[in-house]
Amino acid sequence: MNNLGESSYGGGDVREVRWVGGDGTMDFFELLKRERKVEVVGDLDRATGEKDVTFKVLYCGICHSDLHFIKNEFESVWASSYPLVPGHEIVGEVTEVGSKVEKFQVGDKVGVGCFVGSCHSCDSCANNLENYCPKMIVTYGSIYYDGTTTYGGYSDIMVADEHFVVSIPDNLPLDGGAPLLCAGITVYSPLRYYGLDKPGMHVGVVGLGGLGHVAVKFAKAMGVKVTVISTSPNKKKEAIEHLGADSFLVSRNQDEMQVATGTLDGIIDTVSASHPLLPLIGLLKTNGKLVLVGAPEKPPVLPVFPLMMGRKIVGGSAAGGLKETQEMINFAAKHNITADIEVIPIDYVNIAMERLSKADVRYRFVIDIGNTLKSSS
Ligand SMILES: NC(=O)c1ccc[n+]([C@@H]2O[C@H](COP(=O)([O-])OP(=O)(O)OC[C@H]3O[C@@H](n4cnc5c(N)ncnc54)[C@H](O)[C@@H]3O)[C@@H](O)[C@H]2O)c1
Ligand SMILES: [Zn+2]
Ligand SMILES: [Zn+2]
Repeated sequence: MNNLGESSYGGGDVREVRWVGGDGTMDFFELLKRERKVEVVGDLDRATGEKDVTFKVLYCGICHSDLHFIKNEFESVWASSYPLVPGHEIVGEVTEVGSKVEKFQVGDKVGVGCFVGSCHSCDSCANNLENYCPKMIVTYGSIYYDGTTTYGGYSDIMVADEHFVVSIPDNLPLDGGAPLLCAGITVYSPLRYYGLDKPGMHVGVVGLGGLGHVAVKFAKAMGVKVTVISTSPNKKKEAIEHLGADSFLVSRNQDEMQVATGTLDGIIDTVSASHPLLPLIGLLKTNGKLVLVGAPEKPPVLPVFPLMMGRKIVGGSAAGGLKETQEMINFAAKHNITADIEVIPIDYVNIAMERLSKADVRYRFVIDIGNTLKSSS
């Protein structure tokens, strides 16, 4: 028995955890109320191929996208398939390498992020942007080259092609480092690509959750002045004193927003739910850039005139390629950047999901897989 009220794991041949009963039509919370458990299933991993790295998963972050996928909230663009084993902020230690693996050896600390395959021949792949490959294979819920379904990091073992594995530097803590594999690269990449990384620039970060709080840390390490824009005034003290933001705007406070009109070179918007873009566009200077990385279910209203009158742009960004992900990890290690985390055992995961849906986490849940999911191997 565990604190979910039903037996879910704790011995025997534990190799994977998956959500029970997901049929793509049921509401996740209905599911939780009825079943309130995760189920332990058998071995879902493939054998180590010649270019594969197999590693024991030690930590896995819980990204809000996991929650979107569990609830099938991206159905219109990207339907979830069940059973679903979430998790794409995965770190661990290599236990086996294939005969043609060049970059890794047994014992290395490694990480896997949002995707595990791509075509290697399109323009995006040729430019180290595997994340934009039309044939990109995401870490879970995708069909792998061999026709099997991919499963994510809420699992004790991962097998991945070495091309999609990054090396974790010795001085980067594995628990706080895990969320960088998705949250970190998702904010680092647009700061670089949209040129919002120049010392002295002024950048806004909207939504102080998992992505938002690491965006503040990366931007500050790049020498950028940072304003956090949030609906929660109670996050102000922490944003400034703990995360190092320079200023804080409460988005519902019209006076504060008015005073800040036209002050920002760019904004990284990490909000997970629908929200108006007009007030954010108003904060931008001429030529300012509003970059959307949050993934609300419903598309936003795009006000055209405020964009034209100031040559402003609204752009998007999703994760990052492998080369840049390694660069981001090395940058984080150099600047001592990790996520602020709440480490949880695997059997707390359903409660963590409920809390995440209410933004009740500072700032990322990380599952201690290594110590709380018993392996059969
Ligand atoms: N573009 C990508 O590649 C990528 C990668 C990872 C996550 N995401 C998406 O980014 C979003 C954020 O992910 P996260 O893991 O940081 O989530 P999170 O839950 O940790 O943070 C979301 C933040 O948005 C705030 N928020 C929620 N609803 C709001 C509203 N209506 N108005 C203002 N603020 C609101 C919350 O208070 C919270 O601070 C999710 O939609 C996730 O799916 C995108
Ligand atoms: Zn993610
Ligand atoms: Zn490709």
